[in-house]
Amino acid sequence: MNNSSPSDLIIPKRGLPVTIITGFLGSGKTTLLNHILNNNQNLKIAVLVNEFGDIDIDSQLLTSVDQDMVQLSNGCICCTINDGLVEAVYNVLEKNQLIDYLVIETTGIADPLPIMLTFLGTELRDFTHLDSVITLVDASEFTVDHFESEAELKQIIYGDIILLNKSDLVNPDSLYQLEFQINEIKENARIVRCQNAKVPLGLLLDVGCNYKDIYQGLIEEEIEQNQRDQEDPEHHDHGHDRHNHEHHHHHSSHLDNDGFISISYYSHRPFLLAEFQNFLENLSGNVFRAKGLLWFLDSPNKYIFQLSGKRCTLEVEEWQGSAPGNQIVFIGRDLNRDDLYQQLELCYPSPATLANLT
Ligand SMILES: Nc1nc2c(ncn2[C@@H]2O[C@H](COP(=O)(O)OP(=O)(O)OP(=O)(O)O)[C@@H](O)[C@H]2O)c(=O)[nH]1
Repeated sequence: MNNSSPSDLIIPKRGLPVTIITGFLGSGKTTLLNHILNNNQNLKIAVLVNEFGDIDIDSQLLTSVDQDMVQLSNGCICCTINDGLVEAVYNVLEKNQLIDYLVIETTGIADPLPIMLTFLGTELRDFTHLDSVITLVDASEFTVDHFESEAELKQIIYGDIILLNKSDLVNPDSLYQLEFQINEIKENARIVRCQNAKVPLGLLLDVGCNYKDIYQGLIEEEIEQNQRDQEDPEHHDHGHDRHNHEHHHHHSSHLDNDGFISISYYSHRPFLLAEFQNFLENLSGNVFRAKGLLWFLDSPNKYIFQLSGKRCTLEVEEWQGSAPGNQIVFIGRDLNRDDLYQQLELCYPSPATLANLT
């Protein structure tokens, strides 16, 4: 294993190097991004984060971000992101000419191909250089049916480096099995086992291992289509209906985000911790992923709430500047907003409890 330290990284000047971080819901993408941002030392890294959900939780969980950070909005990942992506990259470059590196975190249900093609087949290819696609796989949750998600499968197929993350949660035999299964999806996959995505940055950044040959035809199609779009901009419909558009980008059944939907929740009243725990115990199995910042009557602190598959954590931090409140995003299939909201309403203290406190 190459143990080069981040300070050994010398990024050649051949266009802004770009790394795309992808991986299924809760697999550890933001954890990896934090690892990169906290250990990059000399590199000035710009970050683009795309979230599935109206509330921008991820950017609030990045520990070391400056003004170069740009949040991409939610949308039909296969197309809207492409229009927004070119613009967002320009924004980043305009803000700061001295950026050494660009890292993009996709949503957990994104097919990375359209994002890759945006770098390889549009005007971005003139001044950026796609270094690699890193795919996180949650060793404790990965299933052979890939959560019935086409995007999850594509993330592995197009991953140049697969990080088999959360290796602490499974035994070595299972890790071996998982490696076998991943290799069945992608022959000779470059797999690195890790915990909390802690991999030496020399193995991840500026590794030049984006193997374009396997989708060269798609790149050429993309280039041709972009040329046609430029000649006839009317044809390029930016405000399209995401479920019924004739846009050229490469997508198919993941148009509905593989059936995943997100529900966001805000409030400015504190929950009761015990009631919230009760809420979690009774939470529908259809909620695959949830994350948020929570305020409890019982504590002056901020709680970072993470639910990924069957696992759930609450980490304590200080509010530091921001006003206390609750922000949660739930992601899953067949979720019912009214039911969720009603259950959350039960997490608040009753008027009698509040009266007793004053
Ligand atoms: N036990 C364990 N937990 C981990 C590891 N890596 C990440 N986690 C936890 O898994 C949860 C999800 O991690 P994130 O980095 O937010 O995952 P993500 O891929 O960005 O998730 P999305 O926001 O759904 O796209 C968090 O609670 C992390 O602390 C690991 O190696 N071991």
